[in-house]
Amino acid sequence: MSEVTIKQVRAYTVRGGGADYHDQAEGHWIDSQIATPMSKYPDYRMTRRSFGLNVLGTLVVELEASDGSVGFAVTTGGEIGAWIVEKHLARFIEGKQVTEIEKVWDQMFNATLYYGRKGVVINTISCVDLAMWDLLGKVRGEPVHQLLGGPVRDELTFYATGPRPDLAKKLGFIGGKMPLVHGPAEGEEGMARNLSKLADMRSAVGEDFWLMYDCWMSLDVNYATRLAQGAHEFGLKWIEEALPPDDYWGYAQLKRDVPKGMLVNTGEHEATRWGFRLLLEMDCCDIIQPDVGWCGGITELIKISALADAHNKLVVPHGSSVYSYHFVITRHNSPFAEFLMMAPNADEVAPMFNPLLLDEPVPVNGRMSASALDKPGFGVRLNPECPLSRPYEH
Ligand SMILES: C[C@H](O)[C@H](O)CC(=O)C(=O)O
Ligand SMILES: [Mg+2]
Repeated sequence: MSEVTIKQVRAYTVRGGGADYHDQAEGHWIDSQIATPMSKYPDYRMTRRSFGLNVLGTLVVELEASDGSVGFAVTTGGEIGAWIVEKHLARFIEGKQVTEIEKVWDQMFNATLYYGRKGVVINTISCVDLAMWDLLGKVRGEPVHQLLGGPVRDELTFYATGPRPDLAKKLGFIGGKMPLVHGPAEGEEGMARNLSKLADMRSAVGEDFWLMYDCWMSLDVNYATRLAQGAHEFGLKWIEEALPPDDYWGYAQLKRDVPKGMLVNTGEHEATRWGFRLLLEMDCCDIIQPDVGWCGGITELIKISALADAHNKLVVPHGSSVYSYHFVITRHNSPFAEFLMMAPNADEVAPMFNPLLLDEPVPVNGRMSASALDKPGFGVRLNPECPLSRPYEH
């Protein structure tokens, strides 16, 4: 098995679908009015596509091994990611043994330090890394969670992200995280609307159901603190990504100033052990939320998670479907998982990466048994009906 090497890496782009902001069709809730750092510009307030949320599109990395096995992964990165893989990273991947994941990661990261570290470069490195874990699982005939040490519980439990926590409750989820709609530029009227939406949702779901607000980097410390204080009486469980990711000092202050018992969570736009070290050492939050397709892949998430554990913090990865499920089920400090409601009206459970992936497991009644993940690699296939394009063949 250790003789099996990577023969070829191929990087593709594909349009349409994909979780979170790959490229959703018009009218999807995820592209309705959501508070963002661009909401201060009325021209870019009503949809996230208006300021280009979908411009990157999806990157697909495929690895073919000398024994004929094929591993793959998808993330946000599109053409830029495809260029980086084919023109730069391929040299560190092809010819390596399928087990040399740590070495390939280190070479990719260090060779791109002069233009990388974060953003689309680390998304791309994440995608190659996930494809390597998928390939290793396929070569060995084992699911990725077994390669990571095996499940520590029999099932995953999920909260749902979307505008309808009331429906999420009926579908069996343990909580619902709504996107915040109005940012600071909409003043006190916007604040009142944000609070009244939460109040309405609290009446709809009753007392014990978790309700959270995802603020997608849109607030400042003052607004976020006032929102948290106003939301306390409606039992807001956590306030998420309230500030821009670089404002570690603001997060530390917010965490000190929110009402006792309310959690401050963040990290989906943070990357690598060094970025998370800042969040942890500066005591910026209660739960870190790395996205495994953006933070450096599984190889880096292992390190981030160990660091969080040593700081007594939980790790609840952002979205990302099977790529995070295989990790979460193996970690004691990841007690539940996120499910992004990708049905356009958030009224039913739809596979997160639909239509790109086949065999993608989804929670039933808010839960997923470990056995649903018992297929080699990440257990998913690329849908042959989604046309791939390979713009930069090397
Ligand atoms: C809806 C949110 O603003 C975002 O697109 C998803 C997200 O941040 C999350 O799932 O967390
Ligand atoms: Mg979020």
